[in-house]
Amino acid sequence: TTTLAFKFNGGIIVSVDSRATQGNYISSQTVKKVIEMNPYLLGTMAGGAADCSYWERRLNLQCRMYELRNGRRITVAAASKLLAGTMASYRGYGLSMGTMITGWDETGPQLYYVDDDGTRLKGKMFSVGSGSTFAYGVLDNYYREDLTLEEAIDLGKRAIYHATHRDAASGGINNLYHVTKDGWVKIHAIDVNDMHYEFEEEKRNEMSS
Ligand SMILES: C#CCCCC(=O)N[C@@H](Cc1ccccc1)C(=O)N[C@@H](CC(C)C)B(O)O
Repeated sequence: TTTLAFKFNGGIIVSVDSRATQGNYISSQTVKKVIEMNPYLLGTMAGGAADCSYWERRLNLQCRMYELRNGRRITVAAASKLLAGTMASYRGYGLSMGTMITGWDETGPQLYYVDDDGTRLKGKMFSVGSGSTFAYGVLDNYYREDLTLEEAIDLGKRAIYHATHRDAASGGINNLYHVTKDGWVKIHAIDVNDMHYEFEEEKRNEMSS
């Protein structure tokens, strides 16, 4: 898996792959690694497929119950704290989860990293999963806070492409979301093989120009 998310002046970009593996076997190319918890809150998945889908769906339930009991949407900080608390209580049980909880609440755009030992970090950029080292190589090179929306989408797309090219456990489709004050919007779902040929063509054109 390769998942990433970063804040920029235009909001937050969330970009992930869709491959599931069991050793060398590719068990799926169509995993939805972004869970849409409400129109303003997204969660990403890396690690154990069952652990991520079970506990992030349970977090979704907890967030919905919070809304019904308190008459307002839960903050990103509180949602991520609920998940981190659950992970901490199961420390040592062998859960495998690397997630990001992100969205826009009354405090503005927020991004948290939460993993299976209960670590919870607030940040401007994270990449999580077996392909995250490759994605960071692209992100750290080209990230700027003042990226235009088009540039930010392109960066989120290319970082996943390069990671899926080198990491056998990443691949399939790149799902990319943009979070603004009005909530999240799904920007695209592009097969990384199609991206490969798009970028090869681009390089051929650049060489000839
Ligand atoms: C069925 C089955 C076996 C587990 C499938 C399964 O969880 N694969 C895992 C890799 C893994 C993890 C821990 C133990 C074994 C195998 C996987 O593909 N994770 C991806 C994300 C999830 C959400 C799809 B990614 O992190 O690579």
